[in-house]
Amino acid sequence: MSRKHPIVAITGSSGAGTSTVTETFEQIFRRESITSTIVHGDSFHRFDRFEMKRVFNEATAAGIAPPSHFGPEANDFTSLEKLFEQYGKDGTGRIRNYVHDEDEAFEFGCDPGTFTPWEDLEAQTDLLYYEGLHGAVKTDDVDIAKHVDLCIGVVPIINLEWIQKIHRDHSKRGYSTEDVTDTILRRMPDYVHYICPQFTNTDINFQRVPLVDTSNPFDARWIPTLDESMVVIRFANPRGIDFPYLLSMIEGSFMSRANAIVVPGGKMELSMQLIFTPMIWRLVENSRKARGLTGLRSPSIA
Ligand SMILES: Nc1ncnc2c1ncn2[C@@H]1O[C@H](COP(=O)(O)OP(=O)(O)OP(=O)(O)O)[C@@H](O)[C@H]1O
Ligand SMILES: O=C(CO)[C@H](O)[C@H](O)COP(=O)(O)O
Repeated sequence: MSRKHPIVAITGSSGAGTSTVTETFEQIFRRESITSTIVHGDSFHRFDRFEMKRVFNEATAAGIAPPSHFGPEANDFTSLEKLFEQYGKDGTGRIRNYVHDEDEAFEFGCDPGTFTPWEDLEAQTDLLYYEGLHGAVKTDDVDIAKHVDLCIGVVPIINLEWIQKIHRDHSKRGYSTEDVTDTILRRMPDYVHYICPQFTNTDINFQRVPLVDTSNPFDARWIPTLDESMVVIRFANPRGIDFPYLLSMIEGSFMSRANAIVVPGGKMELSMQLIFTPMIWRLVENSRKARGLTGLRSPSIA
């Protein structure tokens, strides 16, 4: 945790919707004139796609379980923790990107399945924003969660998560449903041991729950829409959360527990704006003061 150089992490499984939530944060940053550095979790994969295939084939030939992108063998947790530690200390660090598809290849000028070169972070941003698989991981060797000032879990119920992953990997990344199903099965032990435990380390979880039948996610023809779902928003520490304000602003919302509010799917983005804007505003205001800079103007939503 760092008053001077705060870190916001959005963590969720593959296909959960962390990239989609990032668009909401980008709007908040733009509207409030906040400068941020975005770190994509995939850039801390240990291998590029070709090396990963080689490691996978070697393990399979040797009769041992191959590493998965959910676990520590295929991700450099130590370097991710070092980046968070370094940024928290002095606002510096180095980042790169993992190129998934042709669109990103065009954007970054590198082939799909490879990494862009490591680069220094832009100097003096207001915060570091992490989006990816491992923003709240704790193991015997690393504690990534402890460096994060605001940690958010994006966790659709599992059938919906799989539907989202299958559709995205098929339409954007060119994988068949069978390929994605194999990947889901292969990653399951690491899903249970490294992805799920994070959601007890987060400050807020957003869990989208479909209201339509998703019994067979491997044969779903489309992703349930926002209007066909509700979102459970759970606060680890509800003290200081203005629930009466949220309930009055978000039509159709209700409390399901003392620390959980349920909102209609179509209100998910509004809920995020209402909840996060004052939190981000406070983090940045404190950071600017600690760095001897002028504060922000009053938040647009308080
Ligand atoms: N709230 C939502 N409503 C409907 N569709 C959604 C929602 N959130 C995400 N999706 C869809 O789910 C798919 C996966 O979302 P997204 O790319 O944001 O996942 P991700 O968590 O960033 O995945 P990865 O880490 O593997 O890149 C996309 O097709 C996206 O449009
Ligand atoms: O979902 C993922 C991580 O969030 C991807 O599976 C991972 O980044 C590897 O990508 P690819 O299989 O396209 O090389």
